[in-house]
Amino acid sequence: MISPIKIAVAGVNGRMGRSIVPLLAADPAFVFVGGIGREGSMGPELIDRSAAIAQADVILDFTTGSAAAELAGFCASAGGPALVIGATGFEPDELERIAGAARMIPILRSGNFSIGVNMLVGLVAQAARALSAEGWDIEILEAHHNRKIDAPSGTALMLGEAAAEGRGVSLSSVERRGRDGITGERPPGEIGFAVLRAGGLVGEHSVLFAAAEEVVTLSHSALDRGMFARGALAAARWIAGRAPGEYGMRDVLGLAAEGPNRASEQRLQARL
Ligand SMILES: NC(=O)C1=CN([C@@H]2O[C@H](COP(=O)(O)OP(=O)(O)OC[C@H]3O[C@@H](n4cnc5c(N)ncnc54)[C@H](OP(=O)(O)O)[C@@H]3O)[C@@H](O)[C@H]2O)C=CC1
Ligand SMILES: O=C(O)C1=N[C@H](C(=O)O)C[C@H](O)C1
Repeated sequence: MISPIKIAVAGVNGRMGRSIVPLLAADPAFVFVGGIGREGSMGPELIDRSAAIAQADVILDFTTGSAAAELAGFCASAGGPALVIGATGFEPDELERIAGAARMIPILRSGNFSIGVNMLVGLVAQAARALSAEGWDIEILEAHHNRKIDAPSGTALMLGEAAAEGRGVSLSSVERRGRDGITGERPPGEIGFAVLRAGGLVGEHSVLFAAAEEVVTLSHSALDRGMFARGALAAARWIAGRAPGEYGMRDVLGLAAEGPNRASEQRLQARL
């Protein structure tokens, strides 16, 4: 008999943490060893971070970019466990720390664990490749609930990376994060981001390819965050026992070898 995978959840008191714990309890493939919270936070499931690192095979992180980067460092120093990072909102130095930790332990990081978004990434790259920057403007719109603290969303950045990859440019050289005031005309080739925060929206993403006389829109709507939780558990099952390295959800879904190609996938992951 295969032994169950021991899972700890960082951010256990949050929206995603609360979605994951019941799924773990209901699945005999997993044992929930406890949750990691912010220092001083209370809750029946909370255990000490070092106890979680010692006991778990895989830690699922749904905290913040900075907390996830810190946890990656602690896990790497201990030589394990594997880490699945769902948190978003990273500074560049935090991504570098995670890449460093992934030389010691397996780390899977994705700004979105849904099947639909990870498939959409490939479609966006394909459309951006086919529709040239001279005639087609790319704009990325995202809308989330009013408790979200980072913007643009990790998913919007994934989609931006895919579009930039399709165009053969780096996202940082063409991105426009919001507009205000006398902005001037839109330069060709720009990839724009627009952000809404309202009510209880789970997650809406659209990529517009707009020409003078027609518009193509590729979009995804998340209807329930349980779908992200199930994706994170699929990622945990996939990463348990893997070699050290940085992986993404497209590896889990078998999409990493398709467009965008493996090299662009790595660049894409570096932005989430
Ligand atoms: N990849 C994906 O598919 C998805 C990713 N996300 C991302 O996951 C993250 C969490 O989202 P959500 O659950 O909605 O957010 P919440 O704010 O509801 O939860 C975050 C939790 O992390 C805890 N936390 C914050 N800092 C630390 C720390 N330093 N150490 C330990 N715990 C900490 C918070 O503690 P406290 O309760 O004390 O504040 C809180 O319980 C976000 O970055 C979000 O963008 C969300 C959905 C899907
Ligand atoms: O904070 C959220 O809620 C979500 N965050 C992720 C992101 O930043 O893209 C994924 C999903 O859109 C929900």
